[in-house]
Amino acid sequence: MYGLPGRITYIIPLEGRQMSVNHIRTCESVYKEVSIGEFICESGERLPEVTLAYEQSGNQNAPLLLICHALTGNQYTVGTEEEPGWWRGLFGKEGIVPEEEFQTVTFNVLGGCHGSTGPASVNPENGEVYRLDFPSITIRDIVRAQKRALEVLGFTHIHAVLGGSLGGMQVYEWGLMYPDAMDKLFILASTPALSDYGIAFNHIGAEAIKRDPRWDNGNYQSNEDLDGFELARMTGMITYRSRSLFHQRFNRRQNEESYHIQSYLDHQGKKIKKRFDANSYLYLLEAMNHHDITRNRGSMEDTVQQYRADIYTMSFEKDLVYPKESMEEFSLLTPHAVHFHIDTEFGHDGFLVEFDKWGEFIRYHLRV
Ligand SMILES: CC(=O)SCCNC(=O)CCNC(=O)[C@H](O)C(C)(C)COP(=O)(O)OP(=O)(O)OC[C@H]1O[C@@H](n2cnc3c(N)ncnc32)[C@H](O)[C@@H]1OP(=O)(O)O
Ligand SMILES: N[C@@H](CCO)C(=O)O
Repeated sequence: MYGLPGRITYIIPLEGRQMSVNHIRTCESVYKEVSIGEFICESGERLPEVTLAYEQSGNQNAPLLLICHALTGNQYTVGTEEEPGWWRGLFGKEGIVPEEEFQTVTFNVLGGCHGSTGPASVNPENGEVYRLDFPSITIRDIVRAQKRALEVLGFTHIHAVLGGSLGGMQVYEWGLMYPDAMDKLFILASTPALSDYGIAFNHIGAEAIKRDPRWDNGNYQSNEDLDGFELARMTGMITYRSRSLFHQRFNRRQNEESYHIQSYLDHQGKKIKKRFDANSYLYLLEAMNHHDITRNRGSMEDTVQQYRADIYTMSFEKDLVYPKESMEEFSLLTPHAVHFHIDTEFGHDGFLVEFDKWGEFIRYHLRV
């Protein structure tokens, strides 16, 4: 378990649904829901009944990989040939990690909007949609809900927990909250605490939504009405990609109506409204803002000593919000941690694309 080569930074050369609550897909992967009953959040607020929607894929007799999704992600990690999941290519048929060697489970996060209990769910105690009556949630709440769900499903040990961005925040917490529950942690494009710079971008996104009169204090009739949600996504997209990628793709090209970068951002803004709930987005931004592994645990030096699993951190060149330096610093402080940096034009979204650049690293370290 502790056979890592030490504190090493690897650098390799340079060289891509519709929202529906309680929607279950049946296909090569299995899509189900698991009920974990009453849940008391870190805030002390109570949810009378929590359900998590999940995808289970791969060889169900093989070691478990728990996958944690990012902000606007979902449980569809592998998906189907017709509707590929966000990490298909890394996992699934013809994935870099052979599907017969592992099984993957991905939960839609607590507070999410793809089948798990969230602000768009109905409170069973009064029959009303929660909206802003949903309690504040933290990354630790999200992780504790997943742990209870795995127990209900009968899993006793996790081979590895993997995730990027908000998913990576969950991985950091999994290793501290349940240090003996897994052998390995893979943290991609995520820092031990969200930086002020990250909180700043989240603030602009949240304010864009809240200042839209049609948001109506969370009581909007439809995402489609929310111009502010479009602006939030546009702002987010700028941090997820890089200046050079935009230059390569758009290079000031234009048609009669707009520059291509403008129509691209407009497209991304319209698209988010079709696949994600705005209140859920706000709750998850707050959970990200509060992410800090040292919270109530002491210094960073003391906190990282509590990890027991082997840790693999992975940063992506040009990631504005989750830079290499912060991830590398964590890795240098932490026992049994290895850092891997990926050269990419994608910036932060590098963890969702170009699997050929970094998938082999994950496959190798899952196996050893
Ligand atoms: C880990 C997680 O959980 S996150 C979950 C994964 N996220 C998602 O699935 C949703 C978010 N999607 C993404 O982030 C991206 O699609 C990625 C990272 C998966 C892939 O990125 P890319 O391949 O670079 O595609 P990108 O999303 O930038 O652009 C493609 C879209 O922009 C459109 N587009 C491109 N140029 C223009 C333009 N000039 N004007 C208007 N639209 C444009 C394309 O038509 C395409 O539209 P479509 O998605 O509706 O088919
Ligand atoms: N593309 C990612 C970025 C956040 O990590 C998402 O939309 O969730």
